[in-house]
Amino acid sequence: MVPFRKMHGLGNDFVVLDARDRPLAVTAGAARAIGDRHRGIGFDQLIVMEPPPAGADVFMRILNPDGSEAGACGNATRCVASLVAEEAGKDRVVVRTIAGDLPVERLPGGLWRADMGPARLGWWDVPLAREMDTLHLPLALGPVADPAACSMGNPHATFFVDDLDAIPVAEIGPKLERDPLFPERANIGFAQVLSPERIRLVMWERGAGMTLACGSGACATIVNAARRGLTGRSATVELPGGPLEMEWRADGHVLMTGPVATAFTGELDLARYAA
Ligand SMILES: N[C@@H](CCC[C@H](N)C(=O)O)C(=O)O
Repeated sequence: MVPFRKMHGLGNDFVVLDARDRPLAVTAGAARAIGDRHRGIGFDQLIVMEPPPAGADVFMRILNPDGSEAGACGNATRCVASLVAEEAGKDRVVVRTIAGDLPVERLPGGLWRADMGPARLGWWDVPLAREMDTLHLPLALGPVADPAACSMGNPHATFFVDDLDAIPVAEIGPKLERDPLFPERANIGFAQVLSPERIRLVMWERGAGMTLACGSGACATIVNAARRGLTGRSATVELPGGPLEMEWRADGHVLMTGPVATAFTGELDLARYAA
């Protein structure tokens, strides 16, 4: 049996496995089976903590419930950092992912601030299928059009809308995620700018669907909103699960501040799920 911890950041929920002391065979099939909300445990992302490489406190692997691997997960970055920091009695730790190193620090009030790294703005970074201006993609579907794109270690496109409640996210999200413009698919954000300091955001996540919060989505949203001149470089991004405080620093790095939570712990039979 393998112990697991069920955590969430603003309702973006994770099964966290600890493979630091012993390797765990976590296949795409096992991720799909554990992620089944009816026959498994259910999660938005399966997180595997692996031994820390030199210069980091932990390596974090991220799997979506469809079995695909992701390069970034903002909410899980805070959750994993909080676990490692508590264990080590530290206030600052570095979480390494396949996309890079993410320094995370403890703030008062149970909050954690992650440096999610630089937003990457080239069409090849996202990536997009061909050369184009990432500030205006030639993409429209139903009531949405003209998104901006960037990479936060994973691909994001943000549509700015006048009335978020009028957007059929569950209907158009899966089609946009798989548009041929996105060779690696994309996380799709629908953002309503309420003021230069407040944005409402609903995310359709690649490989996961609609989630209550998406940290990397909030990063992409502040970057794309500021690039469009819709907000300043700092704003509160209000997701269905709650708010994240965002800042796109002058050096291009994106800072994300938010809470972490453990819902419960348990044990799972990984071999059974892998079968
Ligand atoms: N929930 C995450 C993003 C998880 C990965 C994403 N679905 C992808 O495939 O890129 C977050 O908080 O950033």
